[in-house]
Amino acid sequence: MKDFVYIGRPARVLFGPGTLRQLASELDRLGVRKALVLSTPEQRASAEQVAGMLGERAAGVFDRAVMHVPIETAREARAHAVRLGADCAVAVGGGSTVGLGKAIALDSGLPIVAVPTTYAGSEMTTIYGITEAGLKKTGRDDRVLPRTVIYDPELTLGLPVGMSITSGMNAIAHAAEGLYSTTSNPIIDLMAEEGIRALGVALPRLRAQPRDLEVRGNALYGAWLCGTVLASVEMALHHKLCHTLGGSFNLPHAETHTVVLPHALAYNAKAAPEAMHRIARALEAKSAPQAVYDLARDNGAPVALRDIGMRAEDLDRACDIALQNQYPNPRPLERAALRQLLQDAYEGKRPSE
Ligand SMILES: NC(=O)C1=CN([C@@H]2O[C@H](COP(=O)(O)OP(=O)(O)OC[C@H]3O[C@@H](n4cnc5c(N)ncnc54)[C@H](O)[C@@H]3O)[C@@H](O)[C@H]2O)C=CC1
Ligand SMILES: O=C(O)/C=C\C(=O)CC(=O)O
Repeated sequence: MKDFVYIGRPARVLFGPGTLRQLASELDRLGVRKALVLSTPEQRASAEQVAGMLGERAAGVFDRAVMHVPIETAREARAHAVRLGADCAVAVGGGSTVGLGKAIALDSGLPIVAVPTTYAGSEMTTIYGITEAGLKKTGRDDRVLPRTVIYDPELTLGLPVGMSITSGMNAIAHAAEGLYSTTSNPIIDLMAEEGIRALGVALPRLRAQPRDLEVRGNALYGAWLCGTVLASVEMALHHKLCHTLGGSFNLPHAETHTVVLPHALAYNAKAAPEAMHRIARALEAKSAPQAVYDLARDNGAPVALRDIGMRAEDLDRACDIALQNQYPNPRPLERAALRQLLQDAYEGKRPSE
């Protein structure tokens, strides 16, 4: 076994249907009095329900979370929290809402309680992203890690099936890249394989029975594990490519992860055989790239970049941007191979092995 560093992060997790009802006592544990509840405009009703549960301990609802956290929104939310005398924030939603909470925590130190409603995994990480003047800056900072995470599958029952599948694929991407990370370790590898297995079983079931609480719980469990992998080890080619495609070409986050993952795995397959073996084993398949492609396609998710807003004439530029910074990846970044990866993802080809 190689030498390794393992870092355990101290979030408190409540898991199970109905756990949201313990929110007020969780605020007591944190020693806070008033919470600003955060959401997207689409999830305002859920945020109001949470504020209703808190009664006088709710300072108010801020419902302007949007993808990629514009700095103006973060400043507005911070100012709102100060005006209302909030001493903590409760983020009810997916990666965008948790991301807004993190932006508030980054310079105010306000404790965040996360109530995730997608499978993106941001609630488990110290990674934040803020967009200023059209540029998204990401970083890692312990201050943004939510203090408490409440995984209540009841809140995910309304996540549309299409979004559930792509969000689940986003989670699988964290675990898959974690398995070949240069900073991987045996403990996180266990979580990664189990996270992929749990989602590989849950996603087809969830498509058939989106309102089945047990299936939703299994998907959240997988997402939790995959988010922990993202938090714990460095990501590689797949995440960098998705960052480029999302940031520079405005492609949707979870769908982009869904389309690119089989091709990023195919690119790395020969250089990371043990990771491929574990991904394939978790999905009860022979080939990791083919198994993630099939999981997406068979569950109605997009498999081609051209179907999610990418233009053929932008592929060269995407390749150039992706090559600008070299970063650790099992297989070195080679222009011709990377350009082919993008072409295959654009066309939605099933990996050949
Ligand atoms: N910092 C980190 O560690 C991570 C950050 N992210 C960031 O998170 C963002 C993407 O987050 P996602 O969760 O994919 O999407 P999202 O948070 O943008 O949500 C997508 C849409 O689904 C709606 N929605 C969410 N949960 C719902 C539910 N249960 N029922 C009905 N509607 C629901 C939202 O209101 C929104 O309209 C990106 O900006 C990405 O960069 C993603 C993963 C990790
Ligand atoms: O790309 C991901 O799924 C993981 C991290 C982020 O999205 C960070 C961010 O850009 O907000």
